[in-house]
Amino acid sequence: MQAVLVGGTATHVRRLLLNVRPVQRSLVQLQAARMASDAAGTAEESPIKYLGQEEAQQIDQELFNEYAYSVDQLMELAGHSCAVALAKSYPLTSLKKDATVLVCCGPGNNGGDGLVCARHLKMFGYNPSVFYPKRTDKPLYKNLTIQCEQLDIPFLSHLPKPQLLSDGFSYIVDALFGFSFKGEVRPPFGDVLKTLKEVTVPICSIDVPSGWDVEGGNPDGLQPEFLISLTAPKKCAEKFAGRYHYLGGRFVPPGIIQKYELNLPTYPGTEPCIRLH
Ligand SMILES: NC(=O)C1=CN([C@@H]2O[C@H](COP(=O)(O)OP(=O)(O)OC[C@H]3O[C@@H](n4cnc5c(N)ncnc54)[C@H](O)[C@@H]3O)[C@@H](O)[C@H]2O)[C@H](O)CC1
Ligand SMILES: [K+]
Repeated sequence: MQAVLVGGTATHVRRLLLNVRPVQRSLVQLQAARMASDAAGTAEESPIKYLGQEEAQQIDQELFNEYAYSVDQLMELAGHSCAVALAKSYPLTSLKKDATVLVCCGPGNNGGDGLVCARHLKMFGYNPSVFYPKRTDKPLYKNLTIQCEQLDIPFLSHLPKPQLLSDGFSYIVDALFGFSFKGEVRPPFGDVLKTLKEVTVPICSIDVPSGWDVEGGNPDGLQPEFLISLTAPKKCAEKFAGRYHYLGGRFVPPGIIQKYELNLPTYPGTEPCIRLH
């Protein structure tokens, strides 16, 4: 198919389209349009889509219900991409010798991404600790917790004061809330966010800076230095002014990319993440 398109004429492309399934057909059309604009010297990348809260949740459900992924699978890929993007932004050689990192995990799937991320950071040679104040009984979370414990990742019983956190950790991963966060922050997370706002080491947020409205952001909230958007950025990411913005979660099938017009960038080679800015 590639060979026909590369050397092909409009007739070749039309002929090819008659023999492919609808999703493939639109991919071929997309590629043909790109080739035409490249040839005319007018290649223009459509901007990546920033998702509203409902749309993000809808895509999530579609991945589970129609594309038959399990949450464990996507969480593993998501959390791994977070650890890789963090390692690119804060290489081991740039950190203090013991490379200590604190991963703060919330009660939902964003927290699960944090547990997976902590495990991969440990595998990459970092020295993560986890703060996980509100745990759920679901087997997935219990297993993720055991996996971390078996790697000798310490779980903190309380969150130290901002000064101690700043002295003790190279950076802090914020895996408290993702795209399902709504309304005013409820206990005990108000105090957690207040403490994190006062630390002087970088805050690195997974998917959504915690405490931010998923669409509107929060000018008075956390101001992370690093953000990794999963699947596609959420609308609040337009307000992100930090240093590193990555996209991760390289698991979105073409049918979803097209249906929701996500205009995702092409991930390089086999990378699980790509830097957006
Ligand atoms: N498709 C993907 O990209 C995938 C993303 N993943 C990650 O999953 C989160 C979304 O997970 P979800 O469980 O739906 O929600 P959250 O983790 O954001 O939070 C739910 C959790 O938080 C509580 N909560 C909500 N609002 C508040 C509040 N105001 N105060 C206190 N607590 C609140 C709520 O009760 C729940 O307990 C996404 O962002 C990604 O990080 C998946 O890992 C893989 C697929
Ligand atoms: K978060």
